[in-house]
Formats: sequence, structure tokens, C-alpha cells
Amino acid sequence: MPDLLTLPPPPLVPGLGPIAAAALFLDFDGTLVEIAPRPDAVVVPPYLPGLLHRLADGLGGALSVVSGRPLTDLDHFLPVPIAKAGDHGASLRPDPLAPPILPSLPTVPPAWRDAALALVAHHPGGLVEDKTHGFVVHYRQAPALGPEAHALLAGFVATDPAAFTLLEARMAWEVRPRGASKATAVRALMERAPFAGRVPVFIGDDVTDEEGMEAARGFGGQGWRLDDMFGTPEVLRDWLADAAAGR
Ligand SMILES: O=P(O)(O)OC[C@H]1O[C@H](O[C@H]2O[C@H](CO)[C@@H](O)[C@H](O)[C@H]2O)[C@H](O)[C@@H](O)[C@@H]1O
Repeated sequence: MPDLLTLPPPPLVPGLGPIAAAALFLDFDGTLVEIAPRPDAVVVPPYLPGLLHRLADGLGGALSVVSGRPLTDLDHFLPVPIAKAGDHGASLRPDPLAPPILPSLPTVPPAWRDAALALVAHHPGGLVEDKTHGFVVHYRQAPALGPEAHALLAGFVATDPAAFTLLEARMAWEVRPRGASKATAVRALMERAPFAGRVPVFIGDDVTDEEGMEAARGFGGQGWRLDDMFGTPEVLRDWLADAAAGR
């Protein structure tokens, strides 16, 4: 377990530093919760939604989950009124009580998804997950699907590289529109109250989170990789609980 003293000084989050200065951006899968065999099988500790709510209150609302998941998933797993950014920045809800902000982005041709579904049908355990503008082919439970999915989707994206990109996720390939990312999500949130003027800290575990971390650094903040700073989601959750309790 990493020693909390290894966190970079001065800590910027509540309980370990100046609460008024921080804005916290938290990835979901692999960061707040452990990776599961399927997207619908993640286990959210019962205390986590309430913990995030308390932390958000302590930060004057300047806390957002920033995930590749659609907002509907985030609302399902984290049923609390906090800011959320879903679909890798393609769906933003800075005000938990207001409708989401949906930037104008291209939507993948239905034929691409149909072809992915047809491929997955030959790989038991594989699955296609729909997103607002794109989709994901998951091969965690069907490893042989990985290279085939990559070849298929890379071919599609190559026909319209200005509009779409192929993202390598954890045991998954995702077709997503260009123009949205965790960086755009962080920047959009940092333009608004209560995030504006605070020092952002982005915590994540994945390659897409690096974009959010880079954006946070652009505002004078920090990006923390889960592996480096905490090791596991459980250690992060414990640390957040200590922070929320002012320990
Ligand atoms: O940005 P995140 O919150 O980290 O979301 C990234 C993707 O996470 C999900 O897929 C990953 O987690 C699943 C559950 O643990 C796992 O089964 C899968 O293999 C991983 O790739 C989610 O399904 C995607 O939509 C997110 O983009």
C-alpha cells in the first residue's frame, strides 16, 4: 500500500490541504471502482455515492466524475447529485440538476456497429456497448476477439479519420468521435463555477485519463495515476474517505 506521504506536496484536496483551492476530477472504471469482467458487473461499494456527495459538498461542488461511460451508467452506479462528465467528454452535466450539455459531434454510421455485432456473435463472451456517439467492442471474456475487432474497426475509422478515432481501452476497442475527450471535459468544467479559479487534480488509471491529467496541468493543477499514487481503487477510496472526514 503506498504511503500517503508519497503524495506530492502540498496536497490539494480536503483534509490534506487548502480545501478552497481544489477541484477534483475522478475517473470511474479502474479508479473509483475495480475492473470487473463486464461493464454491468462493476461493484460499487455502498458508501461510495455518499462519500462523493460529501466530498463535493466540501469542495463547494467542485468535484466531477469524468468517465468514458454514458451519463445514464454513471447515474445508475453513482446516484448522487454531483457534476458528471460522460462519454469521454461528449456528455457534460456540470450542474447535477440541469440537463446535460451535449456538444455537436458526429455519430458513427449504424453499419459499423452492425458489423461489430456480427463479429461479436462469433465470439462468445464478447460484447458491444453502445455510447451516445459511438460504441465499444469488449473482449475481456473473449480474447481472440481483440485483434479481429481492432482490424475491423481500424478499417472503418480509416475511411473517415477526420470524424472518428479508434481508442484502445482496457480489453476493449472504442470508436469515438473526434472533438471530445477527457481534456475537453476538464477544460469545459474549469470554465464554469464552481470549478473556475480552483486548482484541478485529475485522478485516473487509463490512457484516456492522461488527456484529463494533461488538461489539469494546463490549469496549474496535477494529474495523478492511480497505480503510482494509490495502487488500487480501494486505497484511493480510503484516502478520499479520510479527506472527506478532514483526517
Ligand atoms: O473512463 P472510465 O470511467 O475509466 O471508463 C472506461 C471504460 O470503462 C468500462 O470498460 C472497462 O471497465 C469494465 C468494467 O470494469 C471492463 O469490463 C472493461 O473490460 C473495461 O474496458 C466501460 O464499459 C466503458 O464504456 C468505458 O469507456
